[in-house]
Amino acid sequence: MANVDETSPFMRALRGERSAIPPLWLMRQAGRYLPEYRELRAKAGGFLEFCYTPALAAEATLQPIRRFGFDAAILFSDILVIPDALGQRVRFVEGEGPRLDAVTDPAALASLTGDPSRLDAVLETAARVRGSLGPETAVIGFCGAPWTVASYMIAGKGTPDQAPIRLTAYRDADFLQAMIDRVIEASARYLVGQIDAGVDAVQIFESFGGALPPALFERWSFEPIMRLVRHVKHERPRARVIVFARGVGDRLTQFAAADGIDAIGLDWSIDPAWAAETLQPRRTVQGNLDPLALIAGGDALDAAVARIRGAFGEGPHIFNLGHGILPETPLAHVERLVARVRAPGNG
Ligand SMILES: Cc1c2[nH]c(c1CCC(=O)O)Cc1[nH]c(c(CCC(=O)O)c1C)Cc1[nH]c(c(CCC(=O)O)c1C)Cc1[nH]c(c(C)c1CCC(=O)O)C2
Repeated sequence: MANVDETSPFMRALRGERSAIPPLWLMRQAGRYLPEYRELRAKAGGFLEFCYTPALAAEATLQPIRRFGFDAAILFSDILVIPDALGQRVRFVEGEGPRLDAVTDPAALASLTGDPSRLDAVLETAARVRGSLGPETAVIGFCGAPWTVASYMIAGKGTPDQAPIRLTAYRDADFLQAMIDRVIEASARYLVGQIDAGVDAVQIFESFGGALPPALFERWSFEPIMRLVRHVKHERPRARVIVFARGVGDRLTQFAAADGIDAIGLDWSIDPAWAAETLQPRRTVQGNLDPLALIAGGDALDAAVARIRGAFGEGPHIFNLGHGILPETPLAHVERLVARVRAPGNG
């Protein structure tokens, strides 16, 4: 296994050190905007089978590194492998997204008899990827935050404003707590497994934290994430943890003040000047180019990159998008982004 170089820009950033050129990776960098991904995907059968076939998943993980030389590779998997491992039926319907057999009451939750060994294939992928990459490239593992994962478990699909889980939080908090507890336990074991298999950092995706009213945020987003972080740090104190909580606005200050989180992911709605002043003095920041600026390209892209580099240039920063890259993104624009981020000065 070629261990990561602890002095690489990505690992240094996670320790709170600034680099003249920020390290760079893109959320959802393995995916449909890459022709080589679409070719591999066509051979793979179902999406979960793809995630659970280490040779194919490792190849998908490595594709964007070969093409763009990003500073980190994110494991090819999905946040919904956790419900799958808990025993809930999960499938991905072409053109529609994920579909699960919704779990809406305590009896259905109790009847889930999971098989955590389903995730062994993902851990095998992590080990293969770490073994295939040189020390200059870090490997990032991940899972969904408990609230985000539970929102899919309860609704059985993605929903515009997460109404089903929000309603559950009001009507049946005990049931939701029991579900969140199970997700935390499974996710913690999974992240520790990824770390033991060789990943250099883990990212927790809270895609739907922004749907929570302030009075519910602490209990259902912040505290479950912190329980997960504390569990991982207790078992593997040297693990590096990134939290990406989308749409939560100035509640990011809570994450920046919390022990155990090494970097704060910023979505594209966050003002870089605000984040540089408020968050970056305490924590490494990661982000936050609008994925649509990357689709637009040209001067709009250059200006957006320069603004982000300018705002975060004096402190620890990992350059990234403010949400996942979209399938229609032109490859030439990604090449331009890489050149701009790696140009001396502010690009
Ligand atoms: C909410 C969420 C999901 N998955 C994920 C999130 C959190 C981040 C976010 O907010 O976007 C995270 C995710 N999904 C995937 C990765 C792995 C690799 C990477 O980031 O490059 C990661 C980190 C692969 C994937 N996960 C999925 C694909 C596309 C499936 C395909 O190729 O057919 C990939 C590459 C499928 C997926 N998975 C999910 C949805 C809603 C969908 C369907 C919509 C879509 O296609 O983008 C759930």
